[in-house]
Amino acid sequence: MKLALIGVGDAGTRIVDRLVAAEAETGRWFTEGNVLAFNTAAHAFDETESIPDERQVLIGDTHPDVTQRVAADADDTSSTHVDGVDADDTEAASDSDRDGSDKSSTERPGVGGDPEVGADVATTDLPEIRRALDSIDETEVAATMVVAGLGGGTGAGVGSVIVEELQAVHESPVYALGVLPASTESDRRALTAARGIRTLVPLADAVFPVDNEAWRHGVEPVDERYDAINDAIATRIVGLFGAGERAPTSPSEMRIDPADIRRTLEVGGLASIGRETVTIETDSSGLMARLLRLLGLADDTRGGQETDAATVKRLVQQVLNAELTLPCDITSTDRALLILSGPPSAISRKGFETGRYLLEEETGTVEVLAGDEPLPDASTITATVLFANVTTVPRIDELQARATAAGAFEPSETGTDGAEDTGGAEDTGGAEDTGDTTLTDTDGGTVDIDRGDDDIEPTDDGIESPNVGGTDVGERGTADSDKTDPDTGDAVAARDHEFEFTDDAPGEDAEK
Ligand SMILES: Nc1nc2c(ncn2[C@@H]2O[C@H](COP(=O)(O)OP(=O)(O)OP(=O)(O)O)[C@@H](O)[C@H]2O)c(=O)[nH]1
Repeated sequence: MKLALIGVGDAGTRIVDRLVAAEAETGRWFTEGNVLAFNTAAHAFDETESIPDERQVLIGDTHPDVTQRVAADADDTSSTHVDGVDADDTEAASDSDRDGSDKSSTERPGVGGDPEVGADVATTDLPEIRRALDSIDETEVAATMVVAGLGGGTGAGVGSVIVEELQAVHESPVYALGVLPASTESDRRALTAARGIRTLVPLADAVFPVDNEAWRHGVEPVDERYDAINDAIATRIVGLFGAGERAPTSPSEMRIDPADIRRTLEVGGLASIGRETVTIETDSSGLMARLLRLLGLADDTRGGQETDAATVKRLVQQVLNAELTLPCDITSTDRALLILSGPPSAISRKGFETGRYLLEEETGTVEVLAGDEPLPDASTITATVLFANVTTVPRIDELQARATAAGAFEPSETGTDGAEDTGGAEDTGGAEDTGDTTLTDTDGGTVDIDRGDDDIEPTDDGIESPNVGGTDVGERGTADSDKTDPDTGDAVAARDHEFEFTDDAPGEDAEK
């Protein structure tokens, strides 16, 4: 499936850079050069190797709250303030930069971790952002993915504005990939990410959170694991979206149809990806062995070796037990997609159906689509599984609970599934506790992440705004714009993007 990639902030820039490199390494050309990176600080651009320079857009360089340099003697004049959270007090003590040295947030280049400043920068620089977005050729791609660290001021603040902007002008789906901060990162990062998720779920067509906490494998500081995590992300995203994009070298009647990826993600909400690989016996992958098996003349046990079906079943079982990009209860998924990549000689129709059946059984959903990616010379089979609209996600409950404990949300507004859950059986006022992860907006309404729920309905003139995450997504189709809504022809307004923290947002206690 052709996919435009837009990295935002440091994490977004690094991950998109890795994705573009992986595209070239694997020959799965799925972006067609439709790649951009936006940042409020230039330093992450210095690290890029694969995103062309002209595709890296620095914004906010004239904004009064943006620091472009890392100054050892930075004074308080550049500090920002969010409802009781002094930027000086925020992520500095627990977040370290990639060189391992701690820096105060006033010394951090960019928006200093403040999503309100990020959103303000993006709104101010919207004309420049729109010019850059115009370089994405929507006729060449089937969807666009915005990639960002949701705990970042730039990632969450600028990222949400860009997703919203794309939704206004693109007819094709807009997905978001958002990195969740590790538990060792500051409360500020957790708050920003909790808000960011609540903003993106109703805004994007599907959100792929990637959990730095799970993927850091206990390593501290988490930035020592960035490269490994980014590799894991790239392998899974390229394995999913790039699967049908290699020049066909071998025919297959079961070949993955890019439309199936889009169809699987149509249910919206949160998506997670699992992936596992097994090495296969090369001596059984010959044309003759394949022919004999197809004709039913081969010994099904192949001299003691596993059958295709048994291998695929074992592989899919491994995926079900493997680390997912977003750890979740897979039985809460709405739809799943299985992609088998490997030599056609090793993936029989029976194997294929066995894998699909196992997924149906284990997820409890009948909506399992499947396809293969024929790789005639491969000596491995890889199973990539997409779980769409997963609704039981402990890690997101934890983030919401941490944000609530830190005072960002009113406890009475929470509907998370964890210890802080006030919506349980005893709660007469809350929604029925279904065990699902539920996000709560600042007005006290619930935003169930199950997009099958009626809480969030796309409307004729765009996306209904439940004002989640404090981001005022406003209404589409109002004045003040040089863009028009492709559906209605109305002008699309430049909207305000406000990250509102409640009065009792954390002060100095925010520091972890
Ligand atoms: N997996 C991964 N996570 C990252 C990477 N870089 C940053 N992060 C995480 O992403 C979140 C946001 O960090 P940044 O991307 O540095 O922040 P930003 O969006 O540039 O915005 P600022 O807060 O203004 O620096 C944090 O939770 C980081 O731990 C990366 O390369 N890989």
